[in-house]
Amino acid sequence: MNTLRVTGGRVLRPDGRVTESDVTIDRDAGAIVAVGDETASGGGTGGSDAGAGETLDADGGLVIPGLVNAHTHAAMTLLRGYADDKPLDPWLREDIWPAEAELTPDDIETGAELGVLEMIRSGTTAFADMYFAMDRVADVVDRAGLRARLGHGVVTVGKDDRDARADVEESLRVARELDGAADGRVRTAFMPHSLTTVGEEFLREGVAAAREAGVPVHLHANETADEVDPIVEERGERPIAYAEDLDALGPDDFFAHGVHVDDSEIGRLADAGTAVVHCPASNMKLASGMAPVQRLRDAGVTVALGTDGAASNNDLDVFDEMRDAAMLGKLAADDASAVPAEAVVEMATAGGAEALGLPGGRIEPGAAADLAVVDLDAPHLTPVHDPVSHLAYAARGSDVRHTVCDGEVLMRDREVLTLDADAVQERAAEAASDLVDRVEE
Ligand SMILES: N[C@@H](CCSC[C@H]1O[C@@H](n2cnc3c(=O)[nH]cnc32)[C@H](O)[C@@H]1O)C(=O)O
Ligand SMILES: [Zn+2]
Repeated sequence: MNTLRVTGGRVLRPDGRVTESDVTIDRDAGAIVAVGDETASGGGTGGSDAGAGETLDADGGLVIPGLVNAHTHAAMTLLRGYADDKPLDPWLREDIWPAEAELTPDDIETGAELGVLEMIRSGTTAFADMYFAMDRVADVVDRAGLRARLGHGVVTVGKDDRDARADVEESLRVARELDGAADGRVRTAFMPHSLTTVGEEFLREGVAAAREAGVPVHLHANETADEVDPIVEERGERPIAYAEDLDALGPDDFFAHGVHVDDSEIGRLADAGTAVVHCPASNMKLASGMAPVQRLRDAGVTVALGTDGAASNNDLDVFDEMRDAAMLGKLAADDASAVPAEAVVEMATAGGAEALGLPGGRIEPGAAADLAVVDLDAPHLTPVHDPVSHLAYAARGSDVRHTVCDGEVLMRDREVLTLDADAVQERAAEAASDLVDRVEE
């Protein structure tokens, strides 16, 4: 067996326990075969081929499932810090969409590379991406070695019928053609931007085609009050009821935000098994509101975490998202015991994998070998009363020492092996500066 052993660390187990165990990975299968003495068959042969294959030193570290960034727009790293301090609608219309109109496929590849570099550096091994030029994004995922659920974002408002239809078709093409790319590490979804930026007939047709193709639906839902009100006024029903009416509320579907959801909508999400991707930093920065995360979880809704794009965050660090989710969840519930540390860690790992329908999220025999090793030897992580508390409240992306996805080492000792970090940063800075010049012309 072509093995990779992660040795000397403490391991965060699916039940929340932390044990001192080595993790043995079958690199060819991309799977964890043993955690300590525990193997998939329950036998005690985990240590049998010690010495063979490659080793990752996790001494003084905590081995965690690779983090899942369940909603982002990776190439928006090029717009990081370009337009801040505005609410969603004017931010999109006045700043972001005009800049995005100038983006070339090369820019998107460059921006996605920067985003993926940042994610690997901070221990993220899987993400969901809604953007355009998605063939380029799939190439980046292929080269960089992580996993993703990708989709072309559809907007039909302000477009004539032909352009609107072409946008829907492109999203369906991406969903059909890219599914299974990068040796199966790329999966896809049909991704209408939201229930207000895509017209009803396009939503109906697109969702029906997505069902036929067997791909899930991902969209922004109930993000701001300004987005909910027009739906209620026009249709006399709330957005999640509208989504259900569109057949867009299935067990494999996942919606970003879910900030302004009432009890009836929470019940519908729970009954349907549709996941919500909570994006606390984006919701705070755009003053969109506070998602009822504890109530969603209490109702049995799968909740994952997302950074959203780098223009509304302004980074792609899921550690920040865990901390923000715990903090904001307490404020929203007016209860310091709401959304505790173990809940946000679950949301960033197993919850994310479940929402995206991707392997990973658990360190146990038989699971996908997607993991990160967090270095606990730092002043801001001393002492270690509770490693789970540190993950939620004190650790940062820069504390990640190694990142592994599908059995392959993507970062060793803080050096990303699959991308040339300096070249990626240089190209991105140049592409961003050229982009702004074109927008200002
Ligand atoms: N094909 C579409 C592109 C849609 S991609 C997805 C879009 O979501 C935008 N976006 C980023 N963050 C948010 C958010 O928080 N809410 C809503 N939209 C966002 C992003 O800028 C991008 O335009 C077109 O022709 O414009
Ligand atoms: Zn978004």
